[in-house]
Amino acid sequence: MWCWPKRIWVIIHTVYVFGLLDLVQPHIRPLWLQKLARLFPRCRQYRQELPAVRLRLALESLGPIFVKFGQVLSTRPDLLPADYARELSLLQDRVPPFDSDVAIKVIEAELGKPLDAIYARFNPQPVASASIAQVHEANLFAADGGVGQKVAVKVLRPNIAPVIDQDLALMAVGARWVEWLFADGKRLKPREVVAEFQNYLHDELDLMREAANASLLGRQFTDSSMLIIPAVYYDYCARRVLTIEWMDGIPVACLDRLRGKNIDLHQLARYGVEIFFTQVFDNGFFHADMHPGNIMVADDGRYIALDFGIVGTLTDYDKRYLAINFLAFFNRDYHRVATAHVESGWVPPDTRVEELEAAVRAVCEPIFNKPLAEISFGMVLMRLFETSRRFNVEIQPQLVLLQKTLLNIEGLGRQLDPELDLWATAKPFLTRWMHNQIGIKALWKTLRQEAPDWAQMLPALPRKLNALVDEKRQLEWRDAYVHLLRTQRQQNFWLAVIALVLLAVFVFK
Ligand SMILES: Nc1ncnc2c1ncn2[C@@H]1O[C@H](COP(=O)(O)OP(=O)(O)OP(=O)(O)O)[C@@H](O)[C@H]1O
Repeated sequence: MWCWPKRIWVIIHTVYVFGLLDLVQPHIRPLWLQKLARLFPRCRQYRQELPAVRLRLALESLGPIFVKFGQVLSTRPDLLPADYARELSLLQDRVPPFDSDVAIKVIEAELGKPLDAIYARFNPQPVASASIAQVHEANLFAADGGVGQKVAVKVLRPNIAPVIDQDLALMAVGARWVEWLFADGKRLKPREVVAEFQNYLHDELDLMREAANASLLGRQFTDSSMLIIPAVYYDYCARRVLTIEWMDGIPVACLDRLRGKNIDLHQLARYGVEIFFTQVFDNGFFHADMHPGNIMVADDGRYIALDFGIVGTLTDYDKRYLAINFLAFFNRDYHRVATAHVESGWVPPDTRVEELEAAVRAVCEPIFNKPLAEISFGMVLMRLFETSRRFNVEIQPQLVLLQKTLLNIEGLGRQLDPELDLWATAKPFLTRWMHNQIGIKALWKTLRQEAPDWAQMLPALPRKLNALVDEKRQLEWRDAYVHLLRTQRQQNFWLAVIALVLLAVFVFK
């Protein structure tokens, strides 16, 4: 607790040094406070930098948690102007490694054994270090006690939780201020954004989750000719330690090395798109941190995915409307895009379809002025989200993750093959998928999926129907009884009035 004032002071000082007050001051709602803010002294150090750059530099100087927050914000085009989102996406969270003795202590504490009883060999020099964890190279024991399977051991930074808790608590206070201080404060939903970030960070702090994500993806791509997922060694995993198969490959950004190995880059680019669409539409579960640092290529030309901390899941409902939107969009059927938005609940039900259709058309038509091969799916989705924003839409986090992943996949694909026609690669996939969803095959599949439940439900059906009828009858009787009571009370009232009138006539006659 004692370092809170220090941290608050560091934040205020950063706001001052990077001139962030200039960015927010015109948007302050209480006029007196806006005038007061104008009187504050200004630092000239970063004056020549663009505002978005100043924000990025400020977040970098505030440390890893703020850097991660900036990275998350960069994926919210529905909240931030495009130039800010672009700048924040440049945030890097490479930080110096922590002491390997500390890493070893964490491993031993988590797995309850001395290091040399866990790994046959352990390289104390980390291969990579980031804000939350660092990765070491090691070997498990072979069955005969010798040096066995090579593995990557990811270890969480020690004492990271209190640091995160402190920064998150300050962010939560900041979020309330933003809501109160700024005209646009409520629309930006700062409290929800911070709460979402909190969930995201806490997920990253549990490496067992990452292990589970890796094994699910691994099962979905068993024997795939396109993608390899490292195996997870659960006996050597815990909340703060992850042990997975070591992967040898060429980082996907090293094009010259890939060419040197005679890897077919065109095919690799197409694989990227197919893997993405398979994950999204067939599995409804996708790796959502597909930046080039997490992708390698094996000698046989297959992708290798790493880092499974962030994944997205989609419901059947989302998948269906996503496919409808893509297909309608590429057929320039904006009416269908608009109705799909209403049907899916992505916009409020009272939205005027014609208005939405016109807005979508205005945003999307310019995109079609480009050759089809240059159109970005990710941009299309981003534009659709931006349009939806004007119609009071709360964009769901899994769709934002999907859009960000799509942009990554496209960026990667076009880097590998500048001629890559994403639409030509994706359309057969989407059309086939839609066909499978609505055809007779889909009906048969649904019937087969539901059948076990029916077998359980059917024998009980007559009893349930009977109970329903009884319940309905009871309700009807109760209604009739209440009605009768009410009518009787009314009758009694009028009878009393008539009796009183008659009595009065009789008395005063
Ligand atoms: N299974 C593996 N085989 C080989 N190298 C690996 C493996 N897992 C991780 N690495 C190396 O460690 C680096 C960091 O791993 P990873 O991305 O999982 O960690 P991280 O802490 O989540 O980093 P970031 O948040 O920056 O993505 C990778 O870029 C890769 O170089």
